[in-house]
Amino acid sequence: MSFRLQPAAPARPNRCQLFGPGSRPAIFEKMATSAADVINIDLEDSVAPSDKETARANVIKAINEMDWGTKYLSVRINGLDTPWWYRDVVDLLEQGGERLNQIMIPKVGCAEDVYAVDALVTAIERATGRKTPITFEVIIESAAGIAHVEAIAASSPRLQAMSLGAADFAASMGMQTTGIGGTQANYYMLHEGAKYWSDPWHWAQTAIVAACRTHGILPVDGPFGDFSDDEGFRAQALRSATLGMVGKWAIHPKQVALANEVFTPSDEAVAEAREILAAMDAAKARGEGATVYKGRLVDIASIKQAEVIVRQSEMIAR
Ligand SMILES: CC(=O)SCCNC(=O)CCNC(=O)[C@H](O)C(C)(C)COP(=O)(O)OP(=O)(O)OC[C@H]1O[C@@H](n2cnc3c(N)ncnc32)[C@H](O)[C@@H]1OP(=O)(O)O
Ligand SMILES: O=CC(=O)O
Ligand SMILES: [Mg+2]
Repeated sequence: MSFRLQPAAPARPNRCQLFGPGSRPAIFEKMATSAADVINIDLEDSVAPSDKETARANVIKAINEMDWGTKYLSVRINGLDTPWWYRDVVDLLEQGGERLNQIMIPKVGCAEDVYAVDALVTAIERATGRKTPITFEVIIESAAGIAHVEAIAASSPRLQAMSLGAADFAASMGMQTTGIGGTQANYYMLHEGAKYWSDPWHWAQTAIVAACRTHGILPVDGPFGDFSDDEGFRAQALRSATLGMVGKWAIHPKQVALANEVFTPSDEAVAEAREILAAMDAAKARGEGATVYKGRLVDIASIKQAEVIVRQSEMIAR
């Protein structure tokens, strides 16, 4: 470990972030009673320009009047290149009250984007006497965003989560696809006549995970557009979980259970992690730093690996 210790990410479950357009208040109740850990009501790309003001008013009313239970409640504001974002922030902070936990900032391209929103939010919080600081999540979904990902991760103490937005990311990178996440048919290696598919999101995901883990932020996988393809969603989510991401968006309610399933460590995985910890306790008592568990090496690094799984499961059970 470096002399500078790796900070822990916020200890709250973030297995599934359920999205819904702010212009569709009829689904808010269904979002609130879903099994998602985080609710993202959207003012950005799922809301038509002509509906922006109405959607903002719907969302503020719903924050104040609906029972959101224990959900971590987040609203995605419009991008900093639009005329809507400042009014989103001002109205949400002045009229949304303490129940709103988080603002999601889309299309962040540099640390200064976060700084700008932070400055505005801070002024409003001081003026209104808000008790609990609003937190931020950002979406990395552009070439600039991924190029500056580490500086963005370090940009504000309000920052708690960072997602990969596969749709805008693909567009910004000039990728030849209209699919939102998942396997891309043309991204394969050819060996002796057989095709081996590779993962075009892998690099961006690992860059996000590394930046997030360096700065104590939750790394999250974004949308999977084909909500008819459960197995495709599961495969994408399993890859993300294996890389260190803590959760995934649901853009349809049927994806919530899939995300929760993948990002909740299984009973078998938790039992094995606990057995590894016990094996290492026994090894330590014998004065050994390494031992054998089920025919394979486990050592002091294995304790940290096992603790990741045990900590996740304990946090979710809380
Ligand atoms: C690239 C990005 O930026 S992704 C993030 C932004 N995008 C979004 O927020 C889109 C979120 N999703 C949606 O708007 C919708 O799910 C759509 C448009 C994809 C599909 O909507 P529908 O055609 O109504 O879907 P469908 O008919 O399958 O809905 C089934 C049920 O789930 C409800 N439902 C649909 N979407 C949602 C949702 N996001 N949250 C909660 N409930 C929902 C419907 O009201 C319906 O309820 P009912 O059975 O009681 O009538
Ligand atoms: O906002 C999300 C995306 O995929 O774009
Ligand atoms: Mg986007």
